[in-house]
Amino acid sequence: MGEPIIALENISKRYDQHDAVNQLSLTISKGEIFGLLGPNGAGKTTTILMMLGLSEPTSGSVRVCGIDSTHNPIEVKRRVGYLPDDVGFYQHMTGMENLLYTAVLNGISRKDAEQRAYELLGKVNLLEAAHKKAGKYSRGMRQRLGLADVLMKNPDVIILDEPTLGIDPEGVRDFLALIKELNEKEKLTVLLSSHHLHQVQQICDRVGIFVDGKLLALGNVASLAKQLFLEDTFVIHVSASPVSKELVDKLRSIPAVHQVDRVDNELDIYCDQDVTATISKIVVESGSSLFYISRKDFGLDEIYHRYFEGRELNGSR
Ligand SMILES: Nc1ncnc2c1ncn2[C@@H]1O[C@H](COP(=O)(O)OP(=O)(O)OP(=O)(O)O)[C@@H](O)[C@H]1O
Repeated sequence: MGEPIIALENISKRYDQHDAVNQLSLTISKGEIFGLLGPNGAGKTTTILMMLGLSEPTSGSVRVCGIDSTHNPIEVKRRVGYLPDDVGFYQHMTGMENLLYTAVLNGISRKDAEQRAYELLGKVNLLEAAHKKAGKYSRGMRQRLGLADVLMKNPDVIILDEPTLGIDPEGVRDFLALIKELNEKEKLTVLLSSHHLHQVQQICDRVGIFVDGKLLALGNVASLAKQLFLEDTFVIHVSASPVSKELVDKLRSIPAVHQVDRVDNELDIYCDQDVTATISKIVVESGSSLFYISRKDFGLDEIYHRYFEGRELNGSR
């Protein structure tokens, strides 16, 4: 893993009798896009506020860019761009004027600010609307302006809290592509909080699943599938004819196979390795015609749902 840019060590946040965040440890590396994923009330915003030094942990330590957020929030604020789920812009000012205002607050000279604002408005595809009042922007445009706004101070890391909330599908696609591009071209580290699994899956290098203030699983999508599904990381779907009992028994005897579900001539084969080639060989050698074979990888959506099904069944995982 690369140089850590966000390091949380055993942080907790207690409100009255309730732990909003409970003993969370997490390291995010420079250049990563990390997705903090969890249902409403999981503690994502509380965690972000502690990273920014806007909320003090009840215990534990938070370092961002090597700086202690609790003791030095102003220095952290200089290095981190934070986009809350709904950015407040001055409605009567244009997009450009809003960016220039942010520049003044960050001590950037007028000349540098104008150049940077134009450059960023171009990047977020708002040049045409640069002189339109922010109050007339759509939500997607406001979020893109928000992104330009957090980039004005040239941060090392950006933290986006539910950035795609209320944006139409095309706007979401553009926004995510923009984040990915900024990450790749400008080596920007990104922390993204969301409860939209498929969006997180599209762009994040690693994901943390967060529930009731605790990090339940951490890794890239493939490793999460392994952690959460334990054995059955792959499902191979087969359509063949005829499907005899002998054929099903042969497939069941492949060491990597844990389960074979059959409906007529369709089979779902659950296994811990990709044994597509072995399965096709057995089907063909048994004299059956193989119509179709495909491997299904688990997406984050399925990982999440199956995990929560498991939680309900097991009670206290
Ligand atoms: N200032 C506060 N005082 C008391 N309880 C709070 C406060 N802020 C948050 N909480 C509680 O802490 C828990 C975590 O809230 P948080 O906003 O961090 O969750 P979240 O994962 O960001 O959810 P959402 O996506 O709905 O914003 C919730 O139970 C919430 O009610």
